[in-house]
Amino acid sequence: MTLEELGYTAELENFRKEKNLESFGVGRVILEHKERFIVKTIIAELEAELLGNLRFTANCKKDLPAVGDWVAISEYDEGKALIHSVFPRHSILQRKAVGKQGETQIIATNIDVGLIVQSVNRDFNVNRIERYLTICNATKIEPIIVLSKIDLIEKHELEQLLAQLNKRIKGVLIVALSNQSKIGLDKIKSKLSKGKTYCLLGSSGVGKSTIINNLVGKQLMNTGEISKSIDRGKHITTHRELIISEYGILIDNPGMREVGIINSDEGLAITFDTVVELSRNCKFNDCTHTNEKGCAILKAVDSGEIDAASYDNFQKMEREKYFFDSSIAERKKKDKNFGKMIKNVKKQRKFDKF
Ligand SMILES: Nc1nc2c(ncn2[C@@H]2O[C@H](COP(=O)(O)OP(=O)(O)OP(=O)(O)O)[C@@H](O)[C@H]2O)c(=O)[nH]1
Ligand SMILES: [Zn+2]
Repeated sequence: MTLEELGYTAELENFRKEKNLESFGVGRVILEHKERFIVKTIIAELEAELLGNLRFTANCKKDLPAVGDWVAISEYDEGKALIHSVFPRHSILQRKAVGKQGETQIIATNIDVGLIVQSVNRDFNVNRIERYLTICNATKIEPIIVLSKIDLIEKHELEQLLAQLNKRIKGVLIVALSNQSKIGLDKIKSKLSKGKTYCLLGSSGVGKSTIINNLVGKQLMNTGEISKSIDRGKHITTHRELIISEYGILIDNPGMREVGIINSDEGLAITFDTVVELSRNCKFNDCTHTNEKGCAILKAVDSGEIDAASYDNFQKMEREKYFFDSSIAERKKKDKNFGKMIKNVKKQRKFDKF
């Protein structure tokens, strides 16, 4: 395997030279668990830890390595390494951390394409697809929508779902496939290429791990099938993992229940380009687009130029973004006050010494 097959690029190599990191090894984080990492190099998979300094200078979790990151490492023992620095990321896929106000969670980094997987039987939900599109568009990740398990519905039902999708989402490739009959797998294969990084996104049980197994051609990932011999119930993916295949680098993800929107102005602007464009053209500067006569948005909803459900979804995500931004501001204020308090305490201590 070459570094390029692992996703290495000329930009990364330039960075390495610029920062005089040539004496270090270079590898990619393929697994992360509680600040312990597996880093893949062209010859080995190493268990890696952060260099103390790196943890110390990190301002937040975002500065620490995540799955998909390129890192400079030094090996100190058989199979063991220290991570010295994280290379700049060309994309960061992130969402709102579940249950935490104003905090983000990195899903993975250095992704080229996001495969948004939904199964057509129970999981199909255009609002949720728009959410995934928004987090991809926020960081210039090209999205592809994958509708799985099409063997479970009739052809005309699939056509209905596709019509629903096409009404709301323009300009995004949609691939319908079945892991069972293998219909559509060739199409997805034709869209993937070696050296590019793909992240599979979607709810639990939609078939992400099965798609990877089918692409790799072997049972690499455990899937949701109940194992008869051990009968331990269903397997679900519990961690992110990066797999290298002839169809590129594939990142499997645990199923996500929530895809909270963070400060992703650009993500919303790209996903809902017509809405955003129209609101710019609305003749009222302070329009709430709710009941104003002559409002461009309301007119477009009326005429069907923009889909009413899509517009509702956009507004919901806008509100989320707003709350996220304001909770960040709140935290910053708190942190500042906390900083002041610490300073005062230190001052006081100094004072007490004399
Ligand atoms: N009928 C049908 N079943 C499928 C298809 N793809 C996957 N399945 C089944 O759906 C179940 C879940 O598949 P997984 O691949 O484990 O789903 P996942 O998205 O990886 O789920 P998590 O790991 O929990 O996130 C398994 O029993 C698969 O065999 C398909 O195209 N058709
Ligand atoms: Zn308006």
